Amino acid sequence: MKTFETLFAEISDKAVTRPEGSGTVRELDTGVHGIGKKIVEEAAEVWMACEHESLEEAAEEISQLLYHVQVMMVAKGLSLEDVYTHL
Ligand SMILES: N=c1c2ncn([C@@H]3O[C@H](COP(=O)(O)OP(=O)(O)OP(=O)(O)O)[C@@H](O)[C@H]3O)c2ncn1[C@@H]1O[C@H](COP(=O)(O)O)[C@@H](O)[C@H]1O
Repeated sequence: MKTFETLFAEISDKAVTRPEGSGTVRELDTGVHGIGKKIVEEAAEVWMACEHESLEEAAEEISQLLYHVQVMMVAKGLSLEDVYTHL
């Protein structure tokens, strides 16, 4: 099963190797502004799913929010350690 750490490693690698057809590469190319919009959109979807949908749908929306937050971390050059130090 993928974890926060393994997904971060995969996204970091794609940012460097830029494989054809990667949604991550497309999203990175929209810059901090575009990624920020996706984070806000997914955060709202998490809220709505938690209020009105099933636990499984809420979990799926949460996974998508975590993904977009990771894309932002990569875009900004932040490491997992940079963030974990604040936990
Ligand atoms: N975990 C994710 C992930 N979560 C969310 N998303 C993206 O976020 C979007 C959210 O879907 P929604 O239905 O909420 O949004 P949407 O408006 O329909 O989608 P868009 O039209 O905005 O793309 C999805 O379409 C995906 O593009 C993800 N894209 C990729 N991953 C993982 O990231 C890794 C790298 O992916 P690629 O770069 O695409 O190879 C792989 O392990 C993937 O499984």
